[in-house]
Amino acid sequence: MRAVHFGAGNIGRGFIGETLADNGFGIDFVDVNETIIDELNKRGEYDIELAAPGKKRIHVSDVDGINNAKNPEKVIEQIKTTDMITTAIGPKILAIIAPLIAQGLTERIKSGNTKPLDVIACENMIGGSEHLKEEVYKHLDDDIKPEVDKYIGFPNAAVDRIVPIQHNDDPLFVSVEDFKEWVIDESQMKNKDIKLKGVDYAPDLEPYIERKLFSVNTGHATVAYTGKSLDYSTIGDAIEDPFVLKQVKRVLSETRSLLHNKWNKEFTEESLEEYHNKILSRFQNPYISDDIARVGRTPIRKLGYNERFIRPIRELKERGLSYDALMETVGRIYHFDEPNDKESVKLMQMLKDEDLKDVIVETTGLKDDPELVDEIALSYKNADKDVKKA
Ligand SMILES: NC(=O)C1=CN([C@@H]2O[C@H](COP(=O)(O)OP(=O)(O)OC[C@H]3O[C@@H](n4cnc5c(N)ncnc54)[C@H](O)[C@@H]3O)[C@@H](O)[C@H]2O)C=CC1
Ligand SMILES: O=P(O)(O)OC[C@H]1O[C@](O)(CO)[C@@H](O)[C@@H]1O
Repeated sequence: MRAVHFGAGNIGRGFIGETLADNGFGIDFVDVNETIIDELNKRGEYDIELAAPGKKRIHVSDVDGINNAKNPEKVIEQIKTTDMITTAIGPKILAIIAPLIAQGLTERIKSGNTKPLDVIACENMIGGSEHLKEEVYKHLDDDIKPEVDKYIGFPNAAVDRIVPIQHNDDPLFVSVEDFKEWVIDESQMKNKDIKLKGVDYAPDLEPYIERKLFSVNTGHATVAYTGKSLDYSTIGDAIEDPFVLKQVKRVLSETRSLLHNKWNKEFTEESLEEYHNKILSRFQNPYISDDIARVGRTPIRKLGYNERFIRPIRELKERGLSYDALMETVGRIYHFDEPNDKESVKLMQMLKDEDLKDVIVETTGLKDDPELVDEIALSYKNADKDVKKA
């Protein structure tokens, strides 16, 4: 069995690669990073280390690399016969790789390969594979679409494992946390014969992706933005500050109330509390050094309408539940000044050039909720004051 995996970065090598290899897959990693691709081809293997007591090593073999910028034909060739396609490349890059996936699927169908195939986007976003599907379909000819409908699935997925930016001499080596969770929406799969060990299959992914995004990602980003406002540069240092710890606990208690209200058949209050306590201990993992710049990266994306802050705020408001702590964190996002992060630089410039409320509407998509826009504006103005009070 072989898989084509787009994005040979931290989560690609450090989680998806590990799981596929453990299930007997050979992996064709697709990436534009020449160093990584060359090294994958030279060695055909790499190592993962668990950032936990004992520092267990995991060896991944039968891998190679394809540079999609230089050798797109080879990607198409592999898609023609592959058994699975996965991505961990970043939500915004999905639209960029979609034309190549469309070409590969077209060639696959035209070659007579009607074996069902699933394309699974493993990104931190709600509806990642469905979004990729929409992007791919924009590049398919009308006559091929019914065939793709028939044989190609785009099941949504949630992946959870903290893999910080790596600072190793070996460009393939990756240190990852011990915890891992990968859930795939079984109802959207076309090839149900391939069930990976180490992966959970859910009849409906929505509760699981929301639980993950509004817990791990909302919580981690809260530590990043609150920590940044207090001048910390790592998650580990920030969460040792009682003010930051209290803030993330308040935020998680708000998202917990939403998750329980919305998904009470799936999750009990106790199970959510246990889940959140586990997450806090993962943020405090002394074996991992994670940069605030990474966890807070791309702040404009993270302010999105369906993203980890605005969506829970909207849904808590609809239900008449409290979202004060989430709102405080949102105010701090607009102060996230990271000169190496293009979106942060853009956000800082927008705040200089435009009216504050226009920037809020543009970044959050809250054009129909002036009340929330006012609250965010106030939170932005209070953000400095709040922090000084701490
Ligand atoms: N790092 C983590 O802890 C987790 C990350 N994720 C998600 O996984 C995705 C990837 O994140 P990371 O692995 O952390 O990022 P990363 O930056 O380590 O990896 C992304 C890879 O995509 C490659 N890439 C970028 N543009 C490309 C293009 N046009 N064509 C081919 N390759 C391209 C980059 O060269 C890089 O190797 C993101 O959506 C993230 O939200 C999900 C769960 C955990
Ligand atoms: O990849 P994004 O969406 O920028 O967010 C970074 C997130 O990835 C993770 O490392 C894993 O989900 C989180 O810890 C962190 O919140």
